[in-house]
Amino acid sequence: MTARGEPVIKVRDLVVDFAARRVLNGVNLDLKRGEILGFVGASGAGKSVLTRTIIGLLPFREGSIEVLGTDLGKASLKERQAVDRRWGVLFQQGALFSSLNSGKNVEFPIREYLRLSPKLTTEIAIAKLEMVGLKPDVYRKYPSELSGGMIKRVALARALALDPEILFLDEPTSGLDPISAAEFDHLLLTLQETLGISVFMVTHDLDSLHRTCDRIAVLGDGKIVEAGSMDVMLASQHPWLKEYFHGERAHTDFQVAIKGRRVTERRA
Ligand SMILES: Nc1ncnc2c1ncn2[C@@H]1O[C@H](COP(=O)(O)OP(=O)(O)OP(=O)(O)O)[C@@H](O)[C@H]1O
Repeated sequence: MTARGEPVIKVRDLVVDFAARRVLNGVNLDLKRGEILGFVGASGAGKSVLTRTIIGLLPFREGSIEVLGTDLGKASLKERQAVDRRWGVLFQQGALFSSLNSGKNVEFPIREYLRLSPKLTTEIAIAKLEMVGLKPDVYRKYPSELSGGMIKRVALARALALDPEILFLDEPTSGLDPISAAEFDHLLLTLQETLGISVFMVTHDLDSLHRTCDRIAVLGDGKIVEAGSMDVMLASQHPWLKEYFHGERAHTDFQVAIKGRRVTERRA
C-alpha cells in the first residue's frame, strides 16, 4: 500500500498515436494518493485518450504507465486484472445499462469480480447507493426513470462497487444544472475525506475545478503544459490557460470565487 501523497499513478513519456496522427507526445503525470486531480485542456487535446490509455482501453506506442505499483506495459493478464479491480470509472454519460435497473447496474462489477451470495450482493449495492446519497427505492428504478444527476450518482455507486482506491471521472458534472453539479462536487469531497480515494477527473467545469481539486494538470500539444494548484493556474502566462481561467468563458461565479486570490496576487 502506497503512503498518502505517494503517486498511485505514474505516467512517463507516454506517446499515443492513431495512424499518422500523434495525440499524446511525451506525457508525464502523477496522481498522488488521496488527491483530486483535475485534468483540463482544449477540446480534442487528448484528455479522454489519456484516460482510456491509463485504464487499458487504448494501446500506447512509447513510455510507461504504473498504477498502484504495477507497470501496466509489463504486467501479465492476471496482474492487470488485479489492478483493474482497484479502480472505478465513471464515463461521461454515466454509461449505465438501460436494460438493467439501478441496483443491477451497481451489482454488475460485483458479480463480475466477486463470488458472493445474491443477498449480500444486493446489500452491497444498496449500501453503495446510500453512499452516494440515493434512497434504497432507487435500486428498482431504470435509467430512463432517473434525472441526469441521479444517473451520475448511480454510475458513481457502480464505480465504487468494488471499493476502489482510484476513481476516474470523465466530465462528471457535464449536463448537470449548477445546483446538482455543486452537490456532486460536495459528494466527491466527502468520498475523498471518508475513503481517502484518489481521483483523476477530466472536466471543463471551472467551478468544479475550484471547489474540488487539489491540483490541476493541463494538456496541450500532446504534453502536460502546466500542473499545480489553482494559484499556479491563475498565475500561468500560458496563452491557453490565461484565456481559460481569465477569459470571457470564465463566468461570473468563478470570477467571484477567485477574486480574493487575484487581489492577493496583485498585492504580492
Ligand atoms: N479511437 C480513435 N481513433 C482515432 N482517433 C481518435 C480515437 N480516439 C480519439 N481520437 C482522436 O484523438 C484526439 C483527442 O481526442 P479526445 O477525445 O481524447 O479529446 P478530449 O481532449 O477528450 O476532447 P473533449 O474535451 O472534446 O472531450 C481527437 O482528435 C480524436 O479525434
